[in-house]
Amino acid sequence: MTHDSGAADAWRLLATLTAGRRMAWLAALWLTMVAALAELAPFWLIYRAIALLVEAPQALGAALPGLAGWLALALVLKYLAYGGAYLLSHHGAYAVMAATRRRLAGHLAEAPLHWLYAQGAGALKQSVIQDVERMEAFLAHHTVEVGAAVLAPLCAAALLWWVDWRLALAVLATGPLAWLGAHWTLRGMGRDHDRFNRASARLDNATVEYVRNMPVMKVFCRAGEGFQLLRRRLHDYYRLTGRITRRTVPGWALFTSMLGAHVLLVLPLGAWLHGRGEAGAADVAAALLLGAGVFRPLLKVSRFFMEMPEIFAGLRRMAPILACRRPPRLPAPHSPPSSAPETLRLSGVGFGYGARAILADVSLTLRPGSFNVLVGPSGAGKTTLAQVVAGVLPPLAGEACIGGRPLAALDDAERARRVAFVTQEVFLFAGTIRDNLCLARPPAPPDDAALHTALRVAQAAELVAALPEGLDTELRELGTRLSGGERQRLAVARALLADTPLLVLDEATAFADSLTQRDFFRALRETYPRKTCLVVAHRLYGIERSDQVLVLEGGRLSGCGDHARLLREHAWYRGMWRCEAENDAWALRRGAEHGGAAHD
Ligand SMILES: Nc1ncnc2c1ncn2[C@@H]1O[C@H](COP(=O)(O)OP(=O)(O)OP(=O)(O)O)[C@@H](O)[C@H]1O
Repeated sequence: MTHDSGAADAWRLLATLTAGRRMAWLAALWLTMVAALAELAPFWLIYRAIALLVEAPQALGAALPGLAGWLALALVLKYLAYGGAYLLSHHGAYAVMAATRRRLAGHLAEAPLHWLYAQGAGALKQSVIQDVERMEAFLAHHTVEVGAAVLAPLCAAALLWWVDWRLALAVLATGPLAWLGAHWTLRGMGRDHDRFNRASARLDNATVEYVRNMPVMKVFCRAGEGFQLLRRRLHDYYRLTGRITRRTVPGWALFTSMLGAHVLLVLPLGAWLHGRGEAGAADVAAALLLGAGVFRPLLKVSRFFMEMPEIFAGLRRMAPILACRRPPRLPAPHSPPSSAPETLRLSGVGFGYGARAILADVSLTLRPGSFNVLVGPSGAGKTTLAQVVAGVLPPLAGEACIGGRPLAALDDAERARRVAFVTQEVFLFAGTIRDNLCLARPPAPPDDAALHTALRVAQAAELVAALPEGLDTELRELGTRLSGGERQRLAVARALLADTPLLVLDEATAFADSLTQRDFFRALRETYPRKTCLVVAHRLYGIERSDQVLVLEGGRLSGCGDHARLLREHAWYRGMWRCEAENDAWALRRGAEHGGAAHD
């Protein structure tokens, strides 16, 4: 995308987002015009006073109270008009910001989960929080200030034109001259601006990485080395800001001093016209006074030109989110009740990230009420496959169906009624544990008995009982009050409460040692015998009784069957099993030697 088409796209998006509030800005601009006219009143009154002083000095005393009254009225009018304009622009800005955030949230709610994962939480937060915040500067301030910067010179020019068109031209000439001078000294700054943005993004990343990695670097006594990258980035950043400052300061100084340089043109011209009897002293004085203030608002709006690239960049970042639509659903002939037992079937499923294939030709069947475990080496694609089974990732080849219907044909509500999914990354919200658990079953919250059953199966009953207020204990944002394992257990309990026929757990037993994992599997099967389960597991202990074990290697299913069969026929599985059996035997021996249970 070129710079220009990017700016045009950003303007179009801004126009769409502000469409419902145009009247507010039009009214604000009208009030700005009134304020700009009121701002001219003192100059007009001074002009009248000088004219009286020159032409009829004896009448000036009688006229002064009237002139002062008009001056006071003009000041009040200017105050009211600017106040009204800013009020309208701020109201409009905050309404547009709120509506934009609602729109972004609505599109994010519709966006496919795999797209959300690909964006990353940081980028989405930047769009919804910072990029929307940046619009405030433009909508609330720049609209009025740019309006004033354009209208004030126009009104002043009209007044001066009426006084003497030659003096008016002399005053107005300084504006384009100042602009040309600044433009010439600041040429090529667009590239520096892009470099500055890149340098600040790199500095941000280096700072975040430095702060995040500090504990690790301290542990290895490498804090100094960890600072090297940040030091380099800081050096690049300051070198660039130094260069930009050296380039902008002369241009800026030239611009501001030329805006006030009208005296150099108006004074000789005024003296010459006065000498020829073509302009009065009051005319020359009015041109000198008006000229001093005519371009002052331009200084205010210079901020506008500096901030616009950032505001546009923010709008361009929002565009993909606002373009996000709920994926089209495939035709669904009928909608069986969610509690009906349904077979999940994958046929020839393939998936990849970019050009890299992760899953190839995966076919499997999860029978209703069966307990299935997915194992395999790290990086084999287990999480990816679990996401396909949960309907979170649409397969790029083949088909994933539940009850004969493609998972892709289900809308979010239908999918959520059929599948509960616990990811490796657990999300708990600020609120009580009860709130977090009940989230799984709107609108009728489960009773305490159901809550306690789910907590018992998820091995979280003791954990909740030990908390000061049990189920009503408040969690901080993201459940930070709890350890990773504790959060995982609560997430499993929440998924159990969802009462879906299919449950997919991705490494949800990472919290558990081998014996706890076995207890968890047993409790899960006994308490929820009708649930179809797919559990991604790293440890094999406790999976002997599962109906089906699936072994994934390099994105392909290399084994499928019960434990005994895989032990006979699958080399990787047999090796893993032996290795774990030895480890567990060793751990049990150590536990016995220390006179206590090795596992709690
Ligand atoms: N969002 C993503 N973008 C690009 N590549 C990805 C993404 N997610 C996973 N991968 C890659 O896909 C491959 C399979 O990842 P996946 O997490 O499915 O494996 P896994 O078997 O669950 O691994 P582990 O047991 O270590 O958790 C990995 O090589 C990983 O780097």
